[in-house]
Amino acid sequence: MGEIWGLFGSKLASLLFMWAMIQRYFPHQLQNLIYKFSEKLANLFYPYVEIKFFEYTGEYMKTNEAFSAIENYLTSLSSNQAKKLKCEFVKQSLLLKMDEQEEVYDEFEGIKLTWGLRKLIRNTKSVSFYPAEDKRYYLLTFHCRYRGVVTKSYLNHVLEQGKAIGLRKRQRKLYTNCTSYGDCDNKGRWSHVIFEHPASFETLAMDPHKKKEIIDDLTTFSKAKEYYARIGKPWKRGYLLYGPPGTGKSTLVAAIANFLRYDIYDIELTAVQTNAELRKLLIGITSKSVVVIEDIDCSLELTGQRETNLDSGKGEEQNNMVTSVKEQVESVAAGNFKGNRSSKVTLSGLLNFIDGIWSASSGERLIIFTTNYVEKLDQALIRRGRMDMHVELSYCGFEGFKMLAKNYLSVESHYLFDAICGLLEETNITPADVAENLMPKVACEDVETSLKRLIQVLRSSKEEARLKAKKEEENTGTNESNGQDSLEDKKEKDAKYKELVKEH
Ligand SMILES: Nc1ncnc2c1ncn2[C@@H]1O[C@H](COP(=O)(O)OP(=O)(O)OP(=O)(O)O)[C@@H](O)[C@H]1O
Repeated sequence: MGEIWGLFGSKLASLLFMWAMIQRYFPHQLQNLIYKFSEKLANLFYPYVEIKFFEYTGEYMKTNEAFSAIENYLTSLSSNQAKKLKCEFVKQSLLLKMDEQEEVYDEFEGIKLTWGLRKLIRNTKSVSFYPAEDKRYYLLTFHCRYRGVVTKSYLNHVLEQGKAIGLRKRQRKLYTNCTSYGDCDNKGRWSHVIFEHPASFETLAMDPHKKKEIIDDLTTFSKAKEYYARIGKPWKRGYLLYGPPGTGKSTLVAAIANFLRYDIYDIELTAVQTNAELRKLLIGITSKSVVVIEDIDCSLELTGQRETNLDSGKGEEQNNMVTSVKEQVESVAAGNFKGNRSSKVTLSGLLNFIDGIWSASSGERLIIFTTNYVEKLDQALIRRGRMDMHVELSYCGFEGFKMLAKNYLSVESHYLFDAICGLLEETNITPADVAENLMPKVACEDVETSLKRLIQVLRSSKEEARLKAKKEEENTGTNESNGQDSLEDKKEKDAKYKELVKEH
């Protein structure tokens, strides 16, 4: 045995020596020939192709979408075949993934393929700024004879299936930006929680026609990738939701995000202090997301400059030319956003800034502004093309009430509905107030008690409104009569004056 090892060692040393000589003294063409020949020889002994899919790629170590898709695709194979597994808790269920150094087998059109999860052995001398897991990769091994089928069909099949599984099990997130002023380590970064709001269009109390219009618009938008690419615009749509407090603006935002299965980015603009911070936040917004700026009229004092310009007869495009978008945003960033009347920034400027940043990325995004005072907003914002859909959320009507009664009390008709219908026509009450009164106040409260409580509230509110109107009428009457007194006084004075003139 010793002799065999000795012979093998000396042959290997001779081969290595010959290879070194070839590399040093032989021309490149000859080297290539030898390399090809040796590769063919190696293929005879190991005729397999290996493909690596790293978890992070590129200079900035971006997550490799192929890695995530493969991970999803292999989930069921892993739970059936792998001996070492990792477990995660996703969407109230357990998700099993194969552990490192494990292998699973797949079959596609009669071809046998092996998937393994590997980790590169790290060079202890080199310093890495990325977590240990960034060196993980999936290794796909198959016979070289199937190279064509694997690279053309199998890999597409894996990526498509993996993406579809990913979408199904995706946990959506609600992102918010750092809202502490002064020193905050997370400035310009998003922090998130899992988004699990139960709102949906089914539970939203709203005019059914308006609801259908929104659903149709969202569906069209979500399928319009090619259309936006063709017209050369970022795949983005703007929604303006307005109406009194408690009419369901935030609920509609949640219902939209749930309908499209998008993440939500809730931007607190008053907490953004520099232009760089705003840019960083906007760049960090991923595709398939709803970007929300709530109470836009309170977030930024953006109307001042715009109003002046509009009043003085200058068009909005002209105004945009005076200060570039970048200047506008920088000027806001330089000052305190809130109450900075001298700021040159306009909402349209902010929207253009967003457009500029997003035009460089391909994903779809919805931007939603909410306000209680639509009349306070800049005309440029109101114009279509910037905020494509304007949705007014108003006081509760009978259709809205029926929806809430169905959700909260599980009733679709009741003898008290007629009375409620009549009262709703005569009173302004928000869906939030209706919902509050329909909620049982004690355990096992029956439907009738809840509806009667609502009727009581509607009657009180109607009476309050009547008294208020009466008071206002009286005040107007007093003012008018005050006005008349002074007119009579004036007449009396005039008469006296004329008498005096006559006397003289
Ligand atoms: N249209 C609606 N349909 C169903 N529920 C509603 C509706 N409007 C309000 N509600 C209920 O009232 C609560 C408050 O509503 P929401 O926060 O959406 O109102 P809002 O218009 O955003 O108010 P604000 O302007 O004060 O932010 C919600 O949690 C929801 O339960």
